[in-house]
Amino acid sequence: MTAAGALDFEIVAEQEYFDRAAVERERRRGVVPDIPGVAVNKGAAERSSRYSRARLEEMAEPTEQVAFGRLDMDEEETFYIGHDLIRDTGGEVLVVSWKTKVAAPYYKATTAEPRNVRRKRTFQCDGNTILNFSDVVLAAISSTSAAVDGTPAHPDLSDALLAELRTARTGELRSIVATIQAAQYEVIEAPLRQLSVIQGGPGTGKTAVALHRVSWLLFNHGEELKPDSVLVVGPNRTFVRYIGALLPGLGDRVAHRSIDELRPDARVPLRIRGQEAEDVAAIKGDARMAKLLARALSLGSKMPLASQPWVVQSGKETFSLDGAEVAAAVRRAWDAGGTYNQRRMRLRTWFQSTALNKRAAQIRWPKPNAAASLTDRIIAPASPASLVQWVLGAGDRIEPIHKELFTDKEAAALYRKPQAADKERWTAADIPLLDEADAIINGIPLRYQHIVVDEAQDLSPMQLRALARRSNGSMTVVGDIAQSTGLWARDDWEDLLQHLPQALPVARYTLRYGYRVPRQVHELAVHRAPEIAPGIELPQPVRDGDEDPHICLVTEAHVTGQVVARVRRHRDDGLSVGVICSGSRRSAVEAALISANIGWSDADRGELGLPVTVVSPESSKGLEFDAVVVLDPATIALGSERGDRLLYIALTRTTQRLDVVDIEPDPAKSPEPVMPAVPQQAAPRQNQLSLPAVPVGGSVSDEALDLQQRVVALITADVVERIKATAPEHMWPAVLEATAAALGGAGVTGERQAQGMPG
Ligand SMILES: Nc1ncnc2c1ncn2[C@@H]1O[C@H](COP(=O)(O)OP(=O)(O)OP(=O)(O)O)[C@@H](O)[C@H]1O
Repeated sequence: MTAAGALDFEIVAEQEYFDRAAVERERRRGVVPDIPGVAVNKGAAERSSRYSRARLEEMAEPTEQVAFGRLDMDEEETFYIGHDLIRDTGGEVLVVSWKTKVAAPYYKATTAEPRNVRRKRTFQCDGNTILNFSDVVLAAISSTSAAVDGTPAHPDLSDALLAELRTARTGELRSIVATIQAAQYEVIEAPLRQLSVIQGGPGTGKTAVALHRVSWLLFNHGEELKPDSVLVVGPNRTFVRYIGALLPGLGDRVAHRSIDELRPDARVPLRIRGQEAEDVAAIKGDARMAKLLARALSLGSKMPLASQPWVVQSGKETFSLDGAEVAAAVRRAWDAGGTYNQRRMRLRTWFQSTALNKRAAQIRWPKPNAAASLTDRIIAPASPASLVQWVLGAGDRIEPIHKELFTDKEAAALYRKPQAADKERWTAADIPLLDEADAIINGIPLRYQHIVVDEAQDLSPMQLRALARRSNGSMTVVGDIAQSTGLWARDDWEDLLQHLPQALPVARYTLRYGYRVPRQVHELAVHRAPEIAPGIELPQPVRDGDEDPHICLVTEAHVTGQVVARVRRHRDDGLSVGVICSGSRRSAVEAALISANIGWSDADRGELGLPVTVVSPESSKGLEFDAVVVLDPATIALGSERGDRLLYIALTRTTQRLDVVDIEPDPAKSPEPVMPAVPQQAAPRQNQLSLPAVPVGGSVSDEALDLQQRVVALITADVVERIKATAPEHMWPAVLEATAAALGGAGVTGERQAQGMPG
């Protein structure tokens, strides 16, 4: 038999096995119980059908491949590795789950350390149809391989991995179970009871690894870890959306939150309305704010004096109570510790029982039902919102605390006049303060047995405290110091770890290989590495790209035309495209895309999913696209203190193609170039893509009319989509009306066109 014939023969044999496993998997679907009819009561029936539904949802689709790998061990044992366990009717295991210990050698075995694996086979499938497979014969290689040198296993650049890395991105992070690398698996299976810190450059798989770790931990520590005791936290809604489908896809439903969602439940919903100046946001994020809030709730001036009677009015009567007795009771209630409300309850209980005792002994004392109001006079009721409002607006009244914690300038900057509860202009920087206040007043129950926090490098001390108080110390903290930007940009992990729980040991891991970014793009992105993060190890790209990055130097007049041209090329090739630009360029880019009839998702508003996404460098963190167009790198790099890092982030969002649209420097200013001198392709001077001029008045050409109609159609579709996405259906007509009025008020008038909207 020829080699090709032998291969075909083997594929046929493997396919038979896959088909058999698929049949057995489907048979299980049939036996997932649907018991409502036999349940003892309605509650039990609902619970059991919820359970059955969840089980069915977790099961792979009938067409999904049953296994992605196979291990042939030295002892002649063979294991097929897939997402889930599959048994036949006799109980024989046909496929083991990737999360089991049996599957571990599939990831951990390397040529240097084969772990009894003779051969590792990786299948390439279309659904459950095997197209091909590739084998690594580990034992044979290891006998001739070099000694272990202590460096992490180099990625196994199998066809399956390379194919996976080339797959088009869809706006959702994908499962990597079939191609997890040895160094990544080490992090995935790290002990539960520790604080794991995962450092790694862009695209090293930190996020993917952290999420697969959740799935692995739930499977292997099921006794102590339930899905609702695990929390995954990301920096913003867009990121949470980006990673949101991966865990359910792996079969685990755990809570995902953006860091801003760690906040108290409030009677009056907390609406973020205000923008915070940077200097104020920096103070509000500082750990000193925790002290300020706690001290502001100290006993204060309402403590009765021990040296004189405490005279109180209760009902129509006046009572003169023993000041020393009351003061001692207050002190006892307070010093016993706990939350602010627990201390209040202790005092209230004392007033109640004292009233009963005193009145039984014929001593004049307010009735037991006055206990609540007597307590309130000494330890006033407080809510998180009222405490934060008070602290920000108290001014001179808390001067001694301010003096101890802040400079005069800082104390003055913090001041904000309190508003009615529903009018308060809360800012994002207030959220951790409200959460801290909630913890002080009500206490926050320890909810989570494990917390994963991604892009942790940027969190403020107050945000880290919000995580810490929800954690028992078991955490996976993920980030990259070289991508640390914003008000809390850091140069090492210590600065961050000091705000996290110290209950468990800290274990550090570094992921060294870059899977996302092709080598040529990586080389461009790291050209200012020493300034970006001295001392931080940069990732090593595992593969070459098909094309070099394209740096295009244009004059100001041709910027948007060039962006549109690049976007159109990638989009027309079926790629997802990210356009990354700073705020000052944003409206021009959006106008140009409208003119070119190109719709886009606005990732800064939590949108993802359309082929084209426009995003600021800050919000692009963690995201990836098949092709990226970075506009005006100088403005990104020079626009803020850590601009170099922002540019590094922007340049490393691509899996395939990168275009940098750079602007010819104004000779009068001649700033230092931020891009290296790599071959540049100048844009044509004659910009064929320049937009047709929009007529200001007079006759309207056919071309302009066409443009006008396209712009109207695009804006209308966008408005309709946004209204549908944000308002409940019964409000659509009213919102549409108000939007039209607002457009009129903004000097834009025109006829209303509603696509699929009522009214
Ligand atoms: N072992 C692997 N097999 C297949 N794909 C992988 C593997 N590891 C990482 N990837 C892919 O590489 C890309 C980058 O992964 P991920 O987003 O987790 O990196 P990251 O380190 O979090 O990057 P960033 O710092 O930019 O947020 C993703 O598309 C991911 O699916």
